Amino acid sequence: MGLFDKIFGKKVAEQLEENASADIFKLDLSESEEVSETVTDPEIVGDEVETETEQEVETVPEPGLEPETPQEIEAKYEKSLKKTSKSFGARFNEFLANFRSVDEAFFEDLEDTLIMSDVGVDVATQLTDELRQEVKLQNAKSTDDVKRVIIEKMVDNFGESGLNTALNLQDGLTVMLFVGVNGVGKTTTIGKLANRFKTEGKKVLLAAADTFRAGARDQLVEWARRSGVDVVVGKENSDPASVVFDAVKRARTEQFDVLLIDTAGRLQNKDNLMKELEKMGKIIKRELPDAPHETLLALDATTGQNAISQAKEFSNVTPLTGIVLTKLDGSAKGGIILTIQQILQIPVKLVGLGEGIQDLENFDEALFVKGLFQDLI
Ligand SMILES: Nc1nc2c(ncn2[C@@H]2O[C@H](COP(=O)(O)OP(=O)(O)OP(=O)(O)O)[C@@H](O)[C@H]2O)c(=O)[nH]1
Repeated sequence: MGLFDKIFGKKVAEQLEENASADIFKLDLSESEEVSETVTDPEIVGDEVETETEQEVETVPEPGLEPETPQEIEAKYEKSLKKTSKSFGARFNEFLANFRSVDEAFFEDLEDTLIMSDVGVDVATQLTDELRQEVKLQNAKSTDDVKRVIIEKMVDNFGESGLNTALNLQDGLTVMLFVGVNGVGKTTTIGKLANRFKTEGKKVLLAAADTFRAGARDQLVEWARRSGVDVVVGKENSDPASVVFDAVKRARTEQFDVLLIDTAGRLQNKDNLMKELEKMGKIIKRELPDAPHETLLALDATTGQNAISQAKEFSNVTPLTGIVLTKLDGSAKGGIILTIQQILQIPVKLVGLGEGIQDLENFDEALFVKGLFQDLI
């Protein structure tokens, strides 16, 4: 049984209609007051630039967030994918409405529609070729039949990716490095993840290895405060690698469970970025040979195909273990997940579904697909 049948079964239309009316999207809890203690304990790293000890940030008690129920998570996916599904659905329905027969012109237009739907040229071509066969094989004649075959094929291709979307968490210290261009949502993702791990009872340390923008550092310190976790920061323009060194050392000696490292994403200077990430990687490995356990690239879902080029560029600079697709809630281009996994063979591991502290979810293939096609089936 393919992913399509597993997810949609036979009577999916009614079910989706019911779900669409449910509106239990969680309130943004970002204004909640939470405990946080910000500590830095930097040290001098060989001949590297010295970091500076930051002052303590005032702390406020955390009210504690209830874990979400599976129904709440599903509703969040559905709501976040509404825009994508609407534009996807509208384009497809319009395309199908214009056709009387399934001939070569139909497939050519289908390919164009897929390209316009942010599926990407390569995937669109491959999919159209496969669909030519499939439509024949299934003897699909009516618009509804063809529609079902198209969706079925897209979903099943996606389901066959075989990529592991789970975070690689260790029994001991897990080190995660976050990369991505400015503004895609790295810091926000780290803040949300810190809160998740803290809620699970883990000891969490953050590292502000973006030392080029004071704003970026302050933002991370604020997220640490909100989640009640510790953060290591460096002096402005200091060597990011020295912050990483301090953070890894501290995480090991004080037995933290998770270390989340925020980096600067200046892709315009690829050589520098590569050198910087290499240096960070070396420093991490010196202390922990099997780390980083995750190198996650944050991509902004609203940028569509641009996100794909960023993923290609970054994977040339450093090996990536996964992708965080942010701002899915504000995007009509969430369909790029299909392309990312198919073309780049990098699993999407986390999705950002809003700006609130709880608006980060593990990537769930079935919930994504259900949300994506909700306006089509
Ligand atoms: N709607 C929505 N907004 C998000 C999401 N993730 C991040 N944002 C917003 O995106 C903006 C940029 O996020 P940052 O976390 O500062 O991005 P960054 O990659 O760390 O940027 P730099 O610090 O400049 O490198 C902020 O306004 C966030 O609130 C999401 O999943 N949904």
